[in-house]
Amino acid sequence: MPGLTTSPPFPDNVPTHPLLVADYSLLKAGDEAEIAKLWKAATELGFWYLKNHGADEEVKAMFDMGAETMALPLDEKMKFEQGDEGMSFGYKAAGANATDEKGNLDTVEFINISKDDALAWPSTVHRTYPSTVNARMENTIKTFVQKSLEVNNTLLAIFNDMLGLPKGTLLKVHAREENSGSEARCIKNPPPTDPAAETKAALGAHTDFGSLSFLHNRLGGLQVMVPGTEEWQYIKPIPGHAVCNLGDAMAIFSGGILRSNLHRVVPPPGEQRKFERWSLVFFTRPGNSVVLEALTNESLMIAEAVSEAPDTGIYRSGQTASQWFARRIKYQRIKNQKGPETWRASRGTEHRPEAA
Ligand SMILES: O=C(O)CCC(=O)C(=O)O
Ligand SMILES: [Fe+2]
Repeated sequence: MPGLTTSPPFPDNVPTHPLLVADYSLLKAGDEAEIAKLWKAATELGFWYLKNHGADEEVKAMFDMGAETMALPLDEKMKFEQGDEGMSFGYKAAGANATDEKGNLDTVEFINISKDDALAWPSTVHRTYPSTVNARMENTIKTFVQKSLEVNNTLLAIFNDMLGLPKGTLLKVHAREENSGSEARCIKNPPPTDPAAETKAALGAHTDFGSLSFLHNRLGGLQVMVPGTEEWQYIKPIPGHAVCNLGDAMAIFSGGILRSNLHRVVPPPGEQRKFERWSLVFFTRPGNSVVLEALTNESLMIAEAVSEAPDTGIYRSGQTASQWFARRIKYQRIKNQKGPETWRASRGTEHRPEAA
């Protein structure tokens, strides 16, 4: 399907940000040089490519699930809409979220499937889903969730050790058994109707809400704000390479040592813009009851980082993961927008001075 291949090619005349490439098979084997590379990427940008992750087949099946779901009539999809109260699971229609404080609308539609619902299937933990999701819950979605958890948990264990945390600390705050906001998301963005909409956000600038995102895309459009600048640069999709990034929770747990970088989605560049853009993410998020605060009592390195931080408020958020997450979702809904304060209420760690 166009938009699910890398053709037409990503143009070579747009500003593109290079990412370090980490090899999952080497990371898993404990290769020190590879771990050092991952650490550099995680602390300097918070984004990296991950190759040899072994999830290509699961990713392909998930894109099929996404295509089947988005092809349903809108009124059918709307029966499973996420609503305005801060729940993420379910369907989000295009234009349901603001992309900025002026209230410009997003153009992406997506389906979010909870890790808890997928693993408990056929029981329901949080909510029900469209028939196209149910039909693939056992053989496609559960498998993708399990594979993604395996990859993300391997990365979490590495960060755990590098941060000087006692063994198992990060895995404990992301326990598979605890209900959480962890979810799989398949996103569709239609080709822009307005040719001038080159940099109009399809999905507004944000930091990810949770801990680790495992992203798969085919066409360009994802951009990062280059640290220390106000400049947006594309991340070029590379076949077989996932894009991984850290979210707010890991920035907070680590006292800012790990970076949760601003990013957004704009229409694909060059010839690619004529096609639908599809992407797929698995978000690992902390257990619902986990309080988002720097793990200063567990790691000297983190305690030192916080003691040197210019603004430490964010490292004592006082919010549980479920509160943090619901707040961010709720206040980006267009129905809840009352002005720039609402938009600001939806923000995460991007307000840290060093992340501006
Ligand atoms: O579609 C993409 O490439 C990125 C999506 C994203 O940033 C998100 O869903 O949080
Ligand atoms: Fe994101």
